[in-house]
Amino acid sequence: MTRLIIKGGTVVDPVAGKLFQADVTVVGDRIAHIGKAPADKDATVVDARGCLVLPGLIDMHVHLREPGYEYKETIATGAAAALRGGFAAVCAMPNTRPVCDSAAVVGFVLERGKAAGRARVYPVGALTRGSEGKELAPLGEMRAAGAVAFSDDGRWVRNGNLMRRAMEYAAMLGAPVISHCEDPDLSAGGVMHEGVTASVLGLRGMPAAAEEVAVARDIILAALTGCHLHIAHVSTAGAVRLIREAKARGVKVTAEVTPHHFTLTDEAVKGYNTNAKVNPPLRTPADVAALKEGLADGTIDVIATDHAPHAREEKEVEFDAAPFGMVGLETAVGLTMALVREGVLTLPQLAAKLTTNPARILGFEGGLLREGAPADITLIDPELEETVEPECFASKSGNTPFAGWRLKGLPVGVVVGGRWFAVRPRVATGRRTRDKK
Ligand SMILES: NC(=O)N[C@@H](CC(=O)O)C(=O)O
Ligand SMILES: [Zn+2]
Ligand SMILES: [Zn+2]
Repeated sequence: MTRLIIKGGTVVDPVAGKLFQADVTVVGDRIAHIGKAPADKDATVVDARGCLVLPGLIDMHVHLREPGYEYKETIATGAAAALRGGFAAVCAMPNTRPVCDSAAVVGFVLERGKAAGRARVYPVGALTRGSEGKELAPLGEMRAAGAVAFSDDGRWVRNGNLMRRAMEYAAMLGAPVISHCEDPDLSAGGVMHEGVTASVLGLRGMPAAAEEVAVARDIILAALTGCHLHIAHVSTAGAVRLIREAKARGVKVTAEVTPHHFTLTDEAVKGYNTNAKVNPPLRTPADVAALKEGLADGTIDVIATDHAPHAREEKEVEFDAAPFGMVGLETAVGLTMALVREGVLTLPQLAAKLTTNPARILGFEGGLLREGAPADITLIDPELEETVEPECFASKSGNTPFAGWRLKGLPVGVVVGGRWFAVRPRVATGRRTRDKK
């Protein structure tokens, strides 16, 4: 069996909440040993001095666009973008064409993910047929085919009774329901956060209340059904408060926040920047502060990118006509490492939100560096800096508001099931680095 030694790095343990120096030895697709590695001249050795060694990062919210929108992204390019971003695994949302609402599409996504041979790809099945919110999708057959969660992401299930039934069914299947919390009546016609900046720009707003009303209903239904509810892309202070209260009452609710929502405010839209058009919209400084508080105190369990690739032609239109969404896989680690330097998160907390917590929510074996665990590992160089150049992305799309930003703390390599992928040379550069084909 192949042997790989990650040598001389600083292991970040999200469970024990500590850092320690150790080599990590991988045999085949499992972690064989953590501690000083004996000399082994047949093993592949990765020099990890100066690097942080984390469990393989998991992004539980991405849009890979295949089947149906391969001009924006494919499962292969998305899985390559994931690796370049430091992720060993991603969960693909079902808003493809056709929607992932059957065992056949679930099977297709799994197969394409395996064929790509990069980051692991896990399918999320739709809650309702075609995500149209009219009738339940066949959750049981999708679960059996390998769906790890259910969601109509992109839309909220407006019919409360249908959502109740979907949650009862998902609870029976032991799968979480991921909710895109947005009351479409309250946000109708809006293209950015409702507030001063929208007024100045003359753009139609989406009020924080559109998100909070939806979060409140779904928490009430989670309490009623006992279903594990996971709130996608939380963006408002009020939503954080509702989730904190629900957790205190023992409701089975977890939540995620994206790097763009904890980094930017609605002012990023100024100049009618369509790359800052996203749903939910970028909010106010007070909301950003509340998201950071939620991350720090554990209300927000997960950092997920909501990687939403769109083609250049689609974004190079009038603001009102542009689609919502931005890519996130290749900027997430750099933006999240800034939270550690800011004192918002410790490194073990960062690791928990990018590995252990998503793994626990999804029932994965990963998310831990333990002898015997699957060999999914991410190496981050906390000193490495790079300027964001969308032309260098492995993703097919470059719709990011972070172009030109200088990021510090970047992934240099990822191990997926025992296979090593170098994703960046360890010198500062903005040039493209390709992982081996
Ligand atoms: N986040 C977005 O603005 N867009 C997502 C849909 C979604 O996550 O709601 C997309 O699929 O493009
Ligand atoms: Zn969404
Ligand atoms: Zn999404």
